[in-house]
Amino acid sequence: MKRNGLFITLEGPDGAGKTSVLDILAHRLEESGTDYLRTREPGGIRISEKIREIILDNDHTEMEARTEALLYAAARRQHLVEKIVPALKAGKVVLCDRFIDSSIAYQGAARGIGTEEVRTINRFAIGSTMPDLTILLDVPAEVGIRRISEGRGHEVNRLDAEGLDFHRKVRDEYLRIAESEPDRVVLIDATGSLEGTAEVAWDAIKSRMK
Ligand SMILES: Nc1ncnc2c1ncn2[C@@H]1O[C@H](COP(=O)(O)OP(=O)(O)OP(=O)(O)O)[C@@H](O)[C@H]1O
Ligand SMILES: Cc1cn([C@H]2C[C@H](O)[C@@H](COP(=O)(O)O)O2)c(=O)[nH]c1=O
Repeated sequence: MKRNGLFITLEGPDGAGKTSVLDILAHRLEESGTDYLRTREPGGIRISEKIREIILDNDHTEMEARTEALLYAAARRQHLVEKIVPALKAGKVVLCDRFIDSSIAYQGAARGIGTEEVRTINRFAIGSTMPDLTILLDVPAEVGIRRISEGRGHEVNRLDAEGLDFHRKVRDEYLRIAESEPDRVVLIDATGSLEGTAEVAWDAIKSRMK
């Protein structure tokens, strides 16, 4: 796919601060007059938001791991073709809250399906459209869980509600991804202040926009 835009994803364990940092980054892009699109996974468009509801519903305790992985990949496919690719072709900066690395970390590693299996179904879903830059906000699982439980108004979904061991596996896999793809993934310690974390993320984006 020929594209002129910049595809940026934010990743990290639950409660790392992705949504909060994205609020600040979107504001910075706005101020700088950059044509950008902010979106999220699973979701971002009508069909994928419906799939999100199915996946994250706390009542769906019987959902099997591969079913979950396939639903995330299906939501990703529709979101990509309907929203992300057109925006990139139009030359926009796309800021996406989560993408393929979430599936590798959550379904591949933490659910135990296997990272290569999950990569394979996601290659089918996204073809060659990988992010140009991935900002990985790193916090220990305990910190993320505490932030979510203390954060007023934060929905606790079926995945958030998994145990500490699950969230530790998610974080460990993210760190492995960062180590294996240093050109794409910028690893940021997100245990400090929100403003400080967002500043480092903004510097990484500015350097790619030049
Ligand atoms: N650097 C920070 N220090 C302290 N609290 C923070 C920080 N960043 C975010 N928070 C708080 O932690 C909670 C979770 O933040 P946020 O929703 O941005 O995380 P997230 O990574 O998007 O989570 P999820 O993946 O579960 O949606 C919120 O209450 C937010 O105010
Ligand atoms: C894209 C994607 C997401 N997840 C998980 C990660 C979170 O626990 C939820 C999404 O909730 P958020 O508040 O929007 O972060 O889904 C996953 O397991 N696999 C994925 O591919």
